[in-house]
Amino acid sequence: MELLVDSGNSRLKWAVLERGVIGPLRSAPGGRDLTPAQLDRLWGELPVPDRVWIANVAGESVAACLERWLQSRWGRTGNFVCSRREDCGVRSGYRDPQKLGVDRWLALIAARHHHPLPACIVDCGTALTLDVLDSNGRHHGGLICPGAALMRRSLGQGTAQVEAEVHETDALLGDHTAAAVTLGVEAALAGLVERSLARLAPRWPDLHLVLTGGDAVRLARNLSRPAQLAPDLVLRGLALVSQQA
Ligand SMILES: Nc1ncnc2c1ncn2[C@@H]1O[C@H](COP(=O)(O)OP(=O)(O)O)[C@@H](O)[C@H]1O
Ligand SMILES: CC(C)(COP(=O)(O)O)[C@@H](O)C(=O)NCCC(=O)O
Ligand SMILES: [K+]
Repeated sequence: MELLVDSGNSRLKWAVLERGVIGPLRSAPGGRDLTPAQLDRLWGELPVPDRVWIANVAGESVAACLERWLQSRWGRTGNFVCSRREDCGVRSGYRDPQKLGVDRWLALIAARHHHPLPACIVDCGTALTLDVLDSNGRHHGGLICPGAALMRRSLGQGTAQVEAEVHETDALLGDHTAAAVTLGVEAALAGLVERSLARLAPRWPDLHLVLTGGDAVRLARNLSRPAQLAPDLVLRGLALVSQQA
């Protein structure tokens, strides 16, 4: 059995990989506050995996926490995957391929194998990222902006009177602060995706839209075009990299 781990800036996601089959996606708060005690609670009951594959974008201290926990509890060394210039049929569009977030890189690899191309892959997590992968597996770069929770938090921090609470509503306009902020953030993210697709359309008229990340379902509801939801896209990319190793 192998353990696949997607360590994002807000949440830890994982799944078991057994004989090429990925188990259910699990997730828990984690991100940059991850502690060994938390890992004990989340993973303490798992059978010891043969190998652990990790996509970490949450920084060095989280990597060190994972490394120490895996070594002390399971006697395992984590395989921390890095973004590369070319792998599993995907070629990076970054001028410095190692600088592309490894979660984005693995999502591209998974899209190459599991989704129709060309594709526009949107990961709606702490940050929202949008990447384009053409029908030959060539990545053409992407966009990054704050995700929903981060936008709300930054409004809360940068103003005296705007709280960061979510208030979901079907209304066109908000009649109180929380609704106004929720609608504003949803409009910003949906608008970014729709404007990007409109600008990309002359070059790629038939881009398949693939959504992943904790806020993907909410984003899909706000878009005026169909999208495929792929909650475990990053873990699927990790599985492909592990199978090739
Ligand atoms: N059960 C949940 N608890 C908290 N946040 C959630 C949950 N489900 C979805 N979310 C949303 O998902 C976002 C995190 O998405 P995720 O893709 O896990 O981010 P990251 O990979 O950056 O850690 C949160 O900011 C929140 O808005
Ligand atoms: C853009 C990201 C912060 C997204 O991380 P997430 O929201 O999934 O936690 C991450 O992919 C990252 O740190 N990337 C490095 C910079 C880049 O991709 O250009
Ligand atoms: K992510």
